Amino acid sequence: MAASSQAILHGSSSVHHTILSHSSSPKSESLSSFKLLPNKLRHHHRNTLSHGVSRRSVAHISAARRSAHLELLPVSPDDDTQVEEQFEYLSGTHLLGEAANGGWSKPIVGRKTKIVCTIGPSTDTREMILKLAEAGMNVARLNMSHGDHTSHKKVIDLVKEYNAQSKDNVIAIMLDTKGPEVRSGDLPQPINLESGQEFTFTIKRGVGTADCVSVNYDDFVNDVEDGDMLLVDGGMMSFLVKSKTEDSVKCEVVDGGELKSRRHLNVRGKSATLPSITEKDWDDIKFGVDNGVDFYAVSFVKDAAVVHELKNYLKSCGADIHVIVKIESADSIPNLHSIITAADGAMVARGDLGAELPIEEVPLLQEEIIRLCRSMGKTVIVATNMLESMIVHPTPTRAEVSDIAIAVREGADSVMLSGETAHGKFPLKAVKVMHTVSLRTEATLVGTIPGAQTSHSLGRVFKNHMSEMFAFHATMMSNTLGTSIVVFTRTGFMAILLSHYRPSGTIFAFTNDKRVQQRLALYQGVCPLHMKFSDDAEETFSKALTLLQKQGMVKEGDEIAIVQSGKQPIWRSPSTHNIQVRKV
Ligand SMILES: Nc1ncnc2c1ncn2[C@@H]1O[C@H](COP(=O)(O)OP(=O)(O)OP(=O)(O)O)[C@@H](O)[C@H]1O
Ligand SMILES: CC(=O)C(=O)O
Repeated sequence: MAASSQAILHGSSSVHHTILSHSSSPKSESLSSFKLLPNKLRHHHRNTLSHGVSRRSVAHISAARRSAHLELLPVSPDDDTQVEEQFEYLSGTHLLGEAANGGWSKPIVGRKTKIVCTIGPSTDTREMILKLAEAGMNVARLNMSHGDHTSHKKVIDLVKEYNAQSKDNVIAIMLDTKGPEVRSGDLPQPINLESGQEFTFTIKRGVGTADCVSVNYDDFVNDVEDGDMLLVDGGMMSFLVKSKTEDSVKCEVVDGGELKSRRHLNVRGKSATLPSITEKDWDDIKFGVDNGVDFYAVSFVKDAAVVHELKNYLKSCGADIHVIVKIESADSIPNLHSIITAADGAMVARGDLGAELPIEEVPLLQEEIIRLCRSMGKTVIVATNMLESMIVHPTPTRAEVSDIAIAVREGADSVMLSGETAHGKFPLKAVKVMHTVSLRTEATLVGTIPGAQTSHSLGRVFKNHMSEMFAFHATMMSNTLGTSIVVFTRTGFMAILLSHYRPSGTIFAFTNDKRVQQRLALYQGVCPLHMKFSDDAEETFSKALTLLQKQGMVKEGDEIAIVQSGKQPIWRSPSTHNIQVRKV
């Protein structure tokens, strides 16, 4: 494989400056023309169209041009053609979907937004894990509110088996804690409750009659007050608290329905006074350590202290597991900044969030949590009800499709399926819909994702100025040239940093650590690959490019940007950072 160096940007932290050197090849012209981006791109766009060059360039350039239009006023008579060009963009929708992502047929490579699938009775077999992975699952979520250690261990082993045999794909494992959930008790059979009738919740154990049921939490009576609204299953039924005794809460049914066993209860506007990590959760966390999961999704986090407590525990047992905080508790909202700062990422857990807080707050909080995570360099997942109707129907509602598109446009790293894949009738179709909608939406966003960090924040987010500068400039360079990025990482740090800047091309992250490879599956735009690093940089680069070519991820003649930066130097001195552009 021929590899010719086109341009090298390198910086040295010891001299605190960067040098941009470029040859007189046509590519270096693009490098020196950032200021002229809109006109240059329009010119390039026309040439590209008239010469029939790759669809990928068309999508990349027209999307970049649209973003440039947002920032700059029209400057020349050429702008008269805007309407026509907008039409061209709309009529080429199928090209954009394919093209912005390099035209690969494999969903796992082309799409940037990652898909988290909850595994349950519909999907907990070898065959279904394989099919979900092929349809586009990036992360398998285990919900510890259901199942037991034996059933979850079986899923973990199946995912590990898939990872061991797959050459170009990897699935991360996320253990979602049950947390201090308040649930109603068992009932011999579901009961029908009519609006206006009386119904009682009691802390006495084992009650399940037509007008009274147990609650699994002793302080329930102390936590609720007259006038509180109780929600079952996030609002499917609701009850107004009328009065209470020392062990029971008497309610009037506001919205009736069928009450089944072990239903989730929330008090509108209030979080339970239980600790975020319960005894059962600690037991499940230990199970996660023993079985090498990649992420914990911690339910009902209310403050940063609990995140520090968990992180200290993980450190004490030498476990390299990242912590995603679930934002779903009313009490977490005033502490959002400190909670997210302490964690590795956040999940917008819209189910409980929309029960503890008024439902109209959910979209606003979703946008705010994504914005906050993006500004802090943390990964962010949007969860719950994304394709809810597909639990029973083979096609989604239009509103559900828009919901996925909105999450992608807002800049989420991942979107999540819950009941759709856990116990739904159409788990594979749901993943395919999520894949297609994400891919299509991303094609309109190349280079324009809200919250994509600019040079102004360099060094503030990851507190590593030189690495951030190289991630930022590698993004600029690869966006301008329309290339993918190749990065070599032992810890995942540089791949996460690149993901933060949301480059248009795929980030091919090579790591020699399988755990790091698995973890990177959650990050937007990152295609994680495992490879043994040799002592010789050239040999490793060449091996990496050969592997990409063999997997059909790049082809001969493509250019790629190789970034060498980050916390742990590989084949460079700590004071030297590089970006190289090479032709495959
Ligand atoms: N490991 C599992 N074993 C059995 N059933 C599961 C499992 N995981 C999920 N489910 C089923 O899929 C449904 C949706 O999964 P999800 O993760 O959304 O649960 P949830 O948010 O806790 O919902 P709920 O409050 O209804 O339990 C669950 O209610 C449960 O019926
Ligand atoms: C995912 C979850 O726990 C919720 O939406 O409440």
